[in-house]
Amino acid sequence: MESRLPKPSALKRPMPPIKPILPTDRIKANSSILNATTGASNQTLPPLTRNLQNLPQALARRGARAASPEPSKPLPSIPNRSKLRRSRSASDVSEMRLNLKRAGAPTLSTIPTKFTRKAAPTAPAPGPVAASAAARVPRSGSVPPKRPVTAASSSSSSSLTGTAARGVRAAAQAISKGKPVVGAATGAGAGGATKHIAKYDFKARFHDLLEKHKALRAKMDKQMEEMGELEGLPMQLEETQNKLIEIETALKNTVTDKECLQRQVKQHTSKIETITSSLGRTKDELNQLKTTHQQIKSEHEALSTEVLELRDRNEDLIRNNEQLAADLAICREQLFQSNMDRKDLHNTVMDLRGNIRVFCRVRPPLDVEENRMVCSWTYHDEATVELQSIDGLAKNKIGQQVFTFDQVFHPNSNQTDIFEMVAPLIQSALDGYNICIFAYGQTGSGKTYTMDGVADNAGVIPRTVDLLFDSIKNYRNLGWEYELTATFLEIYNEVLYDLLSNEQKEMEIRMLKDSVKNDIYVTNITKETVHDPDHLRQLMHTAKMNRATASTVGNERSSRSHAVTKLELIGWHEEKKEKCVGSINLVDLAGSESPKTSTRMTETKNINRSLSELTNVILALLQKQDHIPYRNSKLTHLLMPSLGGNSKTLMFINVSPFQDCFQESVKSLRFAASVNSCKMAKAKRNRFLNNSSTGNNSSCEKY
Ligand SMILES: Nc1ncnc2c1ncn2[C@@H]1O[C@H](COP(=O)(O)OP(=O)(O)OP(=O)(O)O)[C@@H](O)[C@H]1O
Repeated sequence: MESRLPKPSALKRPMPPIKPILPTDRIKANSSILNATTGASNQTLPPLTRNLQNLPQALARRGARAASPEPSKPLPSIPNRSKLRRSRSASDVSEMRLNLKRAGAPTLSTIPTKFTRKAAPTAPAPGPVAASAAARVPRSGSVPPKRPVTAASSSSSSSLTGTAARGVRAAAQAISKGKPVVGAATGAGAGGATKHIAKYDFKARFHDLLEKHKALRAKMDKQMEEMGELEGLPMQLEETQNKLIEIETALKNTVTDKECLQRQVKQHTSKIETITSSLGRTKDELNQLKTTHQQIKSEHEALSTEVLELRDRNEDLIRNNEQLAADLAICREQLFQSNMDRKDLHNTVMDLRGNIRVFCRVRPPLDVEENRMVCSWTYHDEATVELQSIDGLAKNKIGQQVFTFDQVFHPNSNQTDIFEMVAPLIQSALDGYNICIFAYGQTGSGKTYTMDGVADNAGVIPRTVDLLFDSIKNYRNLGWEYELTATFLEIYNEVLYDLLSNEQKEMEIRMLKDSVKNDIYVTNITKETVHDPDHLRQLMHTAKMNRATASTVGNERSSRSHAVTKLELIGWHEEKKEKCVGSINLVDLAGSESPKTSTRMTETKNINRSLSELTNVILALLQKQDHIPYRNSKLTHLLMPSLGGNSKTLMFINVSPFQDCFQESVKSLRFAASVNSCKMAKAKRNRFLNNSSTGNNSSCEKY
């Protein structure tokens, strides 16, 4: 009895749709599939014996089967099919048993001999086993073979399943028809002990056959059950194949994902390498920075130690500094007092030398004057000079002339020698005295040279400027601050002119109100505050350019006016609240000229008159007259504060060495000698203390 169920391999089953899986989905899908197939379901798949390389061919075969014209039959579910298979096998067996019962097997009667002989040749032989069984049944009623051959012993278990069943069925049919079933029993006999049964012992032979039948039936049942189990394998195989396809798809996706991940891994590896190298460099930099930090730290520690030492030292220095500051204050006080004492002593010396001092300077003949006759000059000492005319008549008339002054400078004396003797007076101006330095003499005798000098050989005025600024700087260390102002004017034909301005303006000499010291000022004059020597030199140059000059017999560029340079010095000591006001009048007088040789009589008259008035004032001071005729000329009026009382005066008597200037030279020298003998009252210093004069000779005050 064969199963009519279609073979599992012949079933056309619908293929599950294969949807495209995105790389991002694959990982999830694969993991879920893998979980479903391995972990989640805990199913152990049968080992895959198929090579994955054969998957396309397998899929092609499946497609071919699906496309075959054989109609697909509905496939029951596997459990039901197994049940059906197994129930159908059981029913077959029960049917066989029923048939056997109907055939009256239990009540088998003795089989007639002829039945056996007749049945054998007519028995159909549906299969090879049955044929074999039939072959073992005696065909012609002859004696059966002594040793029956068992079909089961020579056939495989798989082939026996169908043939044994068919043999059993044939035997059962033969038995039911009363035919002998020895061949069948022999073919189905599986190892039973072969008894020697007598040929005539049909009963024994029947029982033997029954036993063999029972054994064969049991074996058949067992094999039928095994076959039923085996019939489920194709379905299981197909499911496994489907799962395998899914797994292969998943595997493909996994491979793709793996490649993608490998690329990502490569990229990440490359990034990691880059980051690693960068990390290496950063580590190197970090190490360098650590080294630098360590160095800086050590330096910082060293510096901290040094700072601590310096702090200690600083504290010591502060203490020392405080001590020194106290000492310095004492020293400053002592220095201030010493300086004041020095000033007093200095000015005492100046006073002892005389408030009016006369220096005589004889200029040398110039290269262009080598043909001019020179008088006989004899310098007995630094202060005495003897002049002798080389003209015998004049010699007899005037005689030998010996003059004594504070200082006599012979023609070889230079500008530096001159200024050495002038400098102490300049110092007195800083101490609060009024100073007047003027040059008196015949035209061409060297007055301008002495006062201004020439470009490469500066005279008294520029050297005074340099000395003043040097002294101001030194006085600043003693706490004194000075302000220096300058005015430049000329008196020409008894008219005042501002040498720092070209404007035509009225200039008058006025007395200061409430002044008891004969202080005067000039209206509309340009007064410049000077901060450095160069500024003052520039102003001097401007004044020189504006001064009136003309040609005379004695000088091609004769100064035909009196030039007065006035420097005012205002000093104050902040700490001591002291203020000193001094002034320096530097006067380059116009040259005296004989009216006989003058071509500009009015000019010469005015010059000579003003010089005469100057002589009168000085002589009045000498004779201590009550009335000093300061106002008789602009010159004396202007020099009034500097020509008496609170003043120190220095007069240069410049003389020419020539014989033709002998008369004028003697005249100037006589006037100078008379002035030198004039004893003025002691000069008073401009010192202000607490707005009240503290002494008769003080011209500095507290402010
Ligand atoms: N000591 C000297 N050494 C060299 N040259 C001198 C000296 N004194 C004057 N001179 C020169 O003599 C000339 C006349 O001098 P300076 O102009 O100074 O005379 P002055 O008295 O000012 O004349 P004036 O009154 O006419 O202006 C100038 O060329 C000057 O350089």
